[in-house]
Amino acid sequence: MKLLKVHGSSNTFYLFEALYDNEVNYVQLTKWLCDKSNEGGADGLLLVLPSQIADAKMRVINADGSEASMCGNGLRCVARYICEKLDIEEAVIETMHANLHVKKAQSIFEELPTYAVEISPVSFDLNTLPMHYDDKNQIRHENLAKFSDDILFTAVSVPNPHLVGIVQSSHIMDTTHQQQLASYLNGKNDICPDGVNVSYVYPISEHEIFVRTYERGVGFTNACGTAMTASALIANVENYVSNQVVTVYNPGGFVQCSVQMCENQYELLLIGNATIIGYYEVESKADKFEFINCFLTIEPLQYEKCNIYVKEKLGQYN
Ligand SMILES: N[C@H](CCC[C@H](N)C(=O)O)C(=O)O
Repeated sequence: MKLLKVHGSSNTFYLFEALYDNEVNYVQLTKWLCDKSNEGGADGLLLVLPSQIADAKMRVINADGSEASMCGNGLRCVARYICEKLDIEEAVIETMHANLHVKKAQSIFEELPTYAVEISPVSFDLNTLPMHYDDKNQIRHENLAKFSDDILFTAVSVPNPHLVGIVQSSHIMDTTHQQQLASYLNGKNDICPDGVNVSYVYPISEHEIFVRTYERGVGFTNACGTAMTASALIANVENYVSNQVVTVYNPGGFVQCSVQMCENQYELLLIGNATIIGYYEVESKADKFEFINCFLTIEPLQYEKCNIYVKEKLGQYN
């Protein structure tokens, strides 16, 4: 089996192009690949499959083996893979709930390979997460006594589930509260039965925010593309930022998110790097796996300059 190791904003994945949905035991493969003691691990597996209705189909398996409906950082990496394979500059990728437009974009930092991907559909209805909190149909920028007394939360699906809190910088520097809340909502609980990605957002300026995410099925990651886009949408709707394009910093770098409202629909774009870390060959025998070859690229060195830029600009939050 030939796999790529890729990252979007340092959210790291293996990418495997398969012909069939059940070619390998993807849950076992993902758990093995994502084990931190195994070549540094990863945050999940991106499956690229044939599609009858688009240029390709993407499935997302989290590190714990759970499947998600969407992955923004991963979609940028799949976009690059398909565009370079088909020698095109834009494509359509089938995902669990939508066929999403992706395209090669102007570099976001120096010469980084950069792609723009559509994030859709968007819903604030709690039944789309799902989430149950008293008799609420929506949670829009409000204090939730069961969670905190000083954080304003919004629940949104894009379409994977996100709980986003606007916080003071103290909750960015100290992750204890976020860790406790996210661990509870991703364990056995009556509020988020399928779990939820929990992000804390610190507004920096009229056009910049900082986002740290505890991802469902993974834990804290360097970045979560759908979470950063959801956070930019909420910061825009609640007037923390005034620009249509928001720069979203995260522990793994930064992305740009475009938030537009057209015909009463949100149109969200996530723009950021799609970096290839290396090419791996894996041998599999009866659900046992072994790396038999590996070729690393120099692209991570190129990305490191972006990380240094962010740390110099916002080191105090990382
Ligand atoms: N953990 C997420 C899936 C991966 C999303 C994230 N890596 C992104 O870039 O959007 C979930 O279970 O909904």
